[in-house]
Amino acid sequence: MEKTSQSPYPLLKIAEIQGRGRGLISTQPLKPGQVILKDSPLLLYSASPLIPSNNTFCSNCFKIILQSPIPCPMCTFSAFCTSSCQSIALSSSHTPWVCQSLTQLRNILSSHNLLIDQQIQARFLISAYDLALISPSSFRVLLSLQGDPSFISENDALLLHSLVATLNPPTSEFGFSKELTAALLAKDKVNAFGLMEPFDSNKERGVRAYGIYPMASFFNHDCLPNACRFEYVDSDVSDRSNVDMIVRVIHDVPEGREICLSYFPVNFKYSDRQKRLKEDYGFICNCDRCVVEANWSDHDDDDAMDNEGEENEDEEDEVMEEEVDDEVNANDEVEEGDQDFPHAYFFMRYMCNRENCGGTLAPLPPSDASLSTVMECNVCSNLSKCDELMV
Ligand SMILES: C[S@@+](CC[C@H](N)C(=O)[O-])C[C@H]1O[C@@H](n2cnc3c(N)ncnc32)[C@H](O)[C@@H]1O
Repeated sequence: MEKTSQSPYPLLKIAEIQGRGRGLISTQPLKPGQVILKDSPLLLYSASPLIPSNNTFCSNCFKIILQSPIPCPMCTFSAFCTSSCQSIALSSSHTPWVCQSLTQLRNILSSHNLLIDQQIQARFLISAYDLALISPSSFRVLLSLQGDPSFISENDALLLHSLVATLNPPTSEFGFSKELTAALLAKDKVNAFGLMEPFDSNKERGVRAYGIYPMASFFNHDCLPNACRFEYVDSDVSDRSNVDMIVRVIHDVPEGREICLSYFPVNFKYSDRQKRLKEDYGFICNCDRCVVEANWSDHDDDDAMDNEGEENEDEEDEVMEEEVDDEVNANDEVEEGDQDFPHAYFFMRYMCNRENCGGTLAPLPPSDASLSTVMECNVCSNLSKCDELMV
């Protein structure tokens, strides 16, 4: 590790890490459950297709609307949970240009066949070009994030650029060009986090919105992460902090260690993890777990992972979202120290054992000097005593 630069977050430092670009390392020893990051999004956009429109969620904070919705004064497609959210949105995320553009795109859709993923990418581009005008400093941060435009299909970039061109994007100091559009799509591809719907064991967990977070974008991936993220999108707060990302360490972390998240549930099997990381993030993972599992035959893989369901063939290209796949199960019979499965301890201790969950457990934050023995699942929010897990 070398070339460290200043970080505004005291527990984390951005560092250049060989073969992985920039990453985040701990500036001091960290305790299990300790909150290391609370990050607010640079931009947020809906994960719903343009048609049918979904206004069950506030178009500003993405909280579910429980009371009478406050309508957008300009369109019938967007609504807000409070008049305060409405007024914030009208000068930020739902400006007249954004509102008109989304309406115009819906009209265009009757003659253009846009895939759902492309509709969501169009939403992202509208939010990003809006950000360029309303907050040039945030837009600069967005541009500084990693993302290689050659990683984006040229046809997709051209199609989306020509669509946005028909919307008369606002003139900002950053201009409007197909190169900029491709660069933005590339940033979105590797940095956007899915804000997930609450867990329901009977259905697949959908993505409600995507967010790009300035500091969380520096977390590299590890298939056995030492931290995990929590989100509380429907929490009862009035300041939009419900969309903040909270990252806690799972166990003790010494000073100077890289902090990594898993970009998907840790129960994915080796081949699926490698495929996802190559296709969506452009790298081959050489973490300790992958080095061990690379030597397993497919048969070993299936045995240890006890797949209950078929592999999901039509996986969507959604970024860093918590998908549930039938892979390693916390109840699988794996023994600590097992030669074939040396990571068994992680799964026994840090994987949620609730059916269809696949979440990661981290202790509640320590209070004063004492550590918590209550583990919280980052998917189903279940709380469990960690002594019980160890039995
Ligand atoms: C969200 S960014 C993480 C921060 C990034 N390294 C940077 O320099 O800004 C995701 C990208 O980081 C790189 N990356 C993340 N985890 C990695 C790993 N375990 N090994 C190699 N590259 C990794 C990949 O290029 C990936 O597309």
